[in-house]
Amino acid sequence: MSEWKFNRDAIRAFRFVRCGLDAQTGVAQLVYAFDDGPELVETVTIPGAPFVLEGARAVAVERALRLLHLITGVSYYKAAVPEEIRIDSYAIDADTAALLELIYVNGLGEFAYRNGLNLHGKIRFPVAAGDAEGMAPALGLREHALVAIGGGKDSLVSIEALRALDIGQTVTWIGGSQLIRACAERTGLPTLNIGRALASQLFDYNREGAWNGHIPVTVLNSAIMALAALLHGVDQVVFSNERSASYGSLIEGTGEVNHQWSKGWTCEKAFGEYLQRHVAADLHYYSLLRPLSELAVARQFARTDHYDAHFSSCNRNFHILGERPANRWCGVCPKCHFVFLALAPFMSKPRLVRIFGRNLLDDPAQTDGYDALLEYQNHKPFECVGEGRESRAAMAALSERPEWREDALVERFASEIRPQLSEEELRIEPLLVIDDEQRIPPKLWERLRAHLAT
Ligand SMILES: CC(=O)N[C@H]1[C@@H](OP(=O)(O)OP(=O)(O)OC[C@H]2O[C@@H](n3ccc(=O)[nH]c3=O)[C@H](O)[C@@H]2O)O[C@H](CO)[C@@H](O)[C@@H]1O[C@H](C)C(=O)N[C@@H](C)C(=O)N[C@@H](CCC(=O)O)C(=O)O
Ligand SMILES: Nc1ncnc2c1ncn2[C@@H]1O[C@H](COP(=O)(O)OP(=O)(O)OP(=O)(O)O)[C@@H](O)[C@H]1O
Repeated sequence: MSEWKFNRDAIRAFRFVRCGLDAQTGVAQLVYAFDDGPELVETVTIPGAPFVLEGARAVAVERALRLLHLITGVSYYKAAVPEEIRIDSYAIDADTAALLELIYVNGLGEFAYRNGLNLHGKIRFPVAAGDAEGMAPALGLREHALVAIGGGKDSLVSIEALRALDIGQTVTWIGGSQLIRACAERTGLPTLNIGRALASQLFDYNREGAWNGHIPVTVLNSAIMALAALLHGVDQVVFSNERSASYGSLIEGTGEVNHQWSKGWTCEKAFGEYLQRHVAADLHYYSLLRPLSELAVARQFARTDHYDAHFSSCNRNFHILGERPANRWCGVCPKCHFVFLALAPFMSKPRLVRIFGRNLLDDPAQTDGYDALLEYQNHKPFECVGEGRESRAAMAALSERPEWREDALVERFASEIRPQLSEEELRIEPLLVIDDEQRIPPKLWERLRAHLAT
């Protein structure tokens, strides 16, 4: 092949070249290319091999593998955003194309906004006429949950809820994070660590001028977990995406841009329904925390101190490349700001300060960060943080507590920001209400609702 150089503006097509799974090793290869450039090979390694795959289960695994191939392509597609998308080795139907267009356009929403691109109407997956796959059958999967763990508070709340309800679970994570491993081991439950390696050329392309930005990583992890569930013959893939994740940042002149779109309800519903229609009728994908706001999750988390010395919600711990914070909490990013504020109404001040190693609410250098969370003179940050009204309600609650009200940022909220707000909207209780919009299996939901209400 002649020397091929990555040139974002000259690329015409993004190709889904092929995908394959070696049942003997559990290694899946997901292969892509731009035009006739080199193959970009991502690998996902699912422990537990060899897997015996026959009949309907083998068909379901192949469908889940293709879905993973199609979703994971987003990391590479975004590098050039070419006009054309091609699928070289299999065909997809209109339903699949619709799901992918939904995921690519919305999941790349922040990416597009930050790069000044408009992806609406531009992303078209080729539909092969007459290839409808038909409804997927039930596979007789074993009742057991693969629960995603991310090292932060949310998944730990789900894991403890499932434990309280006596649901069999395997704590599962993707990638090599030692922090996540420590939390997973701290649960004392069975664990599954899935390997993932991006094609190394992506990092070269980034240096050579590729478009870059956020991708919908949660739905990508969800597709990996769905494949793992089928290989292990279990019927549930459980995430911990809260209600608040469905709300984005309101940008003047642009509208809503949601950094965490693939954690939101629209994505959960579309992806979960697709799995049942096209992959396995008895594979249940759901978020256990969907009925809860971030504040309600924080309240649940505060019930036990078992993970205080292990967990972190700070995303700076999770870079593939580059530095990680020396402490588990960098203390200056939006997630640190928000989690500190969200936990403060529900745990003792000494405990919270011990977790973070400092009091973020008494540090005037964090003023701009907190203003953004409060949507005061700024928009909600592009991060996994709660709604502005949750931050305002938490701050209002703290400004009434003697142990918090004299801290610099609480005092500033009380004197400068609170007078401009309606008191009715500052109440925490309405934000703690358990919602009904969720797709938790009904027989679990009955018991879970009672557990969460206590
Ligand atoms: C750890 C982190 O926050 N990373 C985001 C960051 O990437 P950065 O370059 O600083 O570091 P790396 O994560 O090491 O990524 C290196 C490059 O690889 C690309 N990439 C990575 C993973 C992948 O699956 N596909 C990729 O293409 C990445 O773009 C880098 O070029 O900034 C990036 C640009 O904004 C973000 O895309 C990185 O986010 C990661 C994909 C990630 O895993 N982030 C989670 C911690 C995260 O943001 N979770 C969300 C969930 C919301 C959702 O599903 O959309 C959240 O907590 O809100
Ligand atoms: N590396 C990973 N492997 C598997 N699942 C992950 C991974 N990282 C995040 N997740 C899952 O993605 C979802 C969203 O992640 P998120 O960071 O919001 O959750 P968290 O880490 O549990 O809590 P927090 O919001 O406090 O960080 C959660 O269900 C989480 O378990």
